[in-house]
Amino acid sequence: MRYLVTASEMRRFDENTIEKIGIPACVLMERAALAAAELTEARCDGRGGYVLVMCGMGNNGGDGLAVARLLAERDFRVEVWCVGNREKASPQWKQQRSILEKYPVEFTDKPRRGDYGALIDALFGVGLSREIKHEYAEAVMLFNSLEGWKLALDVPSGIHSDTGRVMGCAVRADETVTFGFCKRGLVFYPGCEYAGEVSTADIGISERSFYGRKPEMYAYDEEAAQLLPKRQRGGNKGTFGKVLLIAGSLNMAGAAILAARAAYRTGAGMVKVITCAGNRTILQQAVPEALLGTPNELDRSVEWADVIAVGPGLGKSAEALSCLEGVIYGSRLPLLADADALNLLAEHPELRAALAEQGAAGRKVILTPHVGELARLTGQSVSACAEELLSCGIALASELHAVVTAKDARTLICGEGHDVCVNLSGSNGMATAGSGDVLAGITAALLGQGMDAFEAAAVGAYIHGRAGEKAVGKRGEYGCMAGDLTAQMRY
Ligand SMILES: NC(=O)C1=CN([C@@H]2O[C@H](COP(=O)(O)OP(=O)(O)OC[C@H]3O[C@@H](n4cnc5c(N)ncnc54)[C@H](O)[C@@H]3O)[C@@H](O)[C@H]2O)[C@@H](O)CC1
Ligand SMILES: Nc1ncnc2c1ncn2[C@@H]1O[C@H](COP(=O)(O)OP(=O)(O)O)[C@@H](O)[C@H]1O
Ligand SMILES: [K+]
Repeated sequence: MRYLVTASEMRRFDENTIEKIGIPACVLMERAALAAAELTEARCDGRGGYVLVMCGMGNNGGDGLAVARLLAERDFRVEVWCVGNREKASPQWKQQRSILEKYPVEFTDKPRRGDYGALIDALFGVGLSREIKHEYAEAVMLFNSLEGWKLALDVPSGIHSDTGRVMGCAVRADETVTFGFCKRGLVFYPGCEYAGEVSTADIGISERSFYGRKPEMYAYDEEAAQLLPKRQRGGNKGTFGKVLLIAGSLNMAGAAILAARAAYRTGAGMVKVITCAGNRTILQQAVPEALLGTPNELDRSVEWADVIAVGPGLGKSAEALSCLEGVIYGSRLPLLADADALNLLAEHPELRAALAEQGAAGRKVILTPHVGELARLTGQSVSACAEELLSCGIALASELHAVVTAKDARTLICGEGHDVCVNLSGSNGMATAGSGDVLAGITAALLGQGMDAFEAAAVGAYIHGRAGEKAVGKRGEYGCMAGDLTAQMRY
């Protein structure tokens, strides 16, 4: 697990480190600069060669000045290009600038060479507060146009460190070395594409600097198998969860098949699929391990189950609605609602209110909307939901007292009063019909094995992405189909 921080969280941790722990700011800056200088030396294949350092007037620029000094000490020929009004420079910048006077570096008002071995971007870090314009925009454009390996310090200049948005224009780096903790903007699109490969340098700001207030967002990065519920050696199929899947209308059997397979491949002991009578033969052939039932057996099946997943390929027929009503009014089992169950919830405020009441009373509920479904549920436009996935996900989770898996290239798991988990696994090869059905099956199986709703949603998204990466490894981004995901699930 690793934390992802905002600029204001990072500022708080900086301040705690400096003021409460007592490590001077210049020590932090020196360690940041040392990490960047070492990376530059490693990438430039030894010492020597020309390096350009583009510095702004804040502490990010101060880092750049310190890197220039360290590289000059290592025999690099360093050109320092300062952009901005020096009267507004930060105190640490001024201190670094005066130290640098004593070193053999060249100060320039414009880069003059065409053969830099390395170009270091220290224009703006977490202090970027508005769109980049005028001389700064020109500097970013010129920097991007130069040939050579590019390293961004802390954040590529122009990328919003909380959201990953481009603030007018931004540096395109080959690598970013970020200080202390990874900034959120380095994992969200498009920031992650501008950042290149990201490494996090330890500069002396650690969990000790939290002083009781840890960052609100985290991501998993461990082996998927380590996150799965412990499997009891003496368990039987009843121990590992009975998943009731209500899915697949006529001509939509595939969604039920994918979700059922995914649930079995995530360790579910038994999976029963309630689907329309017309899907019976195909389901029996495709997933012979699954039990089958029709909507008129819903009540008995609910009594049998440990967890319910409703929605994949369900459609919005009267029968679909009555199934959804059945699992809301007729049960308090852990419930996952996906796809058409979400569309029905968006159209039926009374069902939504009932679910909210149950969520408040402690029922485990997970909703897994993609951006389109989230837009229907929140009454916002699709583009507004895509832009504001985090706030939309949190708002829905709070309204329904539920866990919301807001699906996108960077899926967010939001829970009421919870930290937010962002999923970093996966690939664009998963942007193909049916991968959401696989996620529903995975997450329901984890719920059935007793996981807490938030954990099931977060771990589910993560192992789903890992399966996607493996499937893409085998079939390529273009060739990957949702069925390849279930084929690659092996823990
Ligand atoms: N304070 C600390 O303890 C540490 C800070 N460090 C570095 O300090 C950085 C943060 O420093 P600062 O808070 O000084 O912020 P920055 O250096 O990121 O930038 C702030 C400066 O840029 C100006 N600015 C912001 N947006 C602008 C825009 N669009 N156009 C023109 N000017 C703009 C601000 O007015 C301010 O002068 C971090 O990213 C990191 O690189 C590191 O040295 C590690 C330790
Ligand atoms: N570019 C991407 N990178 C990583 N994951 C992705 C990407 N595009 C889609 N996904 C994942 O694929 C799944 C698609 O789900 P969904 O849109 O519900 O598909 P469907 O309804 O067709 O089953 C989601 O879990 C989403 O996070
Ligand atoms: K930068």
